[in-house]
Amino acid sequence: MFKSNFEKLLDKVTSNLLLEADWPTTLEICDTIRQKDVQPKFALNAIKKKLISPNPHTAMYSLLVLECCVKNCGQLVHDEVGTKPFMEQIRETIKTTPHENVKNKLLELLQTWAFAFRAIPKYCAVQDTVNIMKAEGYTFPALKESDAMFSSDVAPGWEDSDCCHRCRVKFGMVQRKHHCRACGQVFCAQCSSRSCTLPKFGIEKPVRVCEACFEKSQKPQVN
Ligand SMILES: O=P(O)(O)O[C@@H]1[C@H](O)[C@H](OP(=O)(O)O)[C@@H](O)[C@H](O)[C@H]1O
Repeated sequence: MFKSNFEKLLDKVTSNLLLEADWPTTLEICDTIRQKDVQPKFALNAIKKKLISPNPHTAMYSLLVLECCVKNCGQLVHDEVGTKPFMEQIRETIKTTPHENVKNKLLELLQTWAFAFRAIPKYCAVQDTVNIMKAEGYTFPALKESDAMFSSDVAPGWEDSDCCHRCRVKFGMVQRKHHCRACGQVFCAQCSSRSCTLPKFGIEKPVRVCEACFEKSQKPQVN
């Protein structure tokens, strides 16, 4: 049966033969999501399947992958994790998992995410879930605010317009739209003919960028 690169990596980092977490491969999984090699929804469903594994190691390692994805993949993953359906599945897993350490880690993650998303109304399902579970008598571990700092450096969403963001030519049947992966703006072919990698967004393959973002990518990074 064909397995995507993502699935092979996920099998590898959740193997019950591992003696400790395989962080390099876990970060590689985050990169496949950030590079959009795999759809976030598909990735999270695959992780959730591992989470309900009867094997305690597989379940726990999948939880570390989930934690890493939320920390490193930004809105791509937050838009899935912060939904009511995802939260209901987390709640169900906390209630049903036979693994005590998985249950405790899930409670810790829920609380961390609720704190990290406290100012983002669209992810209110997370805080709601914490409130419901507290009302049901679950006790949450002490919050470590440092855990709630996420590096959400992901490529920006794509803008739309009826003309090129740079030369203002109107789009139509001949003049097609193209998007710069660095700024997310929409351009004609001539103004977005360049490509480059975008390491700051975890994109290691050359992707389409506009002239301005290409020029910026050629300048030495002043850190
Ligand atoms: O091929 P089209 O039917 O014009 O569709 C466009 C291409 O898919 C572009 O991909 P690209 O940026 O990789 O070129 C995308 O940026 C545009 O939003 C789409 O409208």
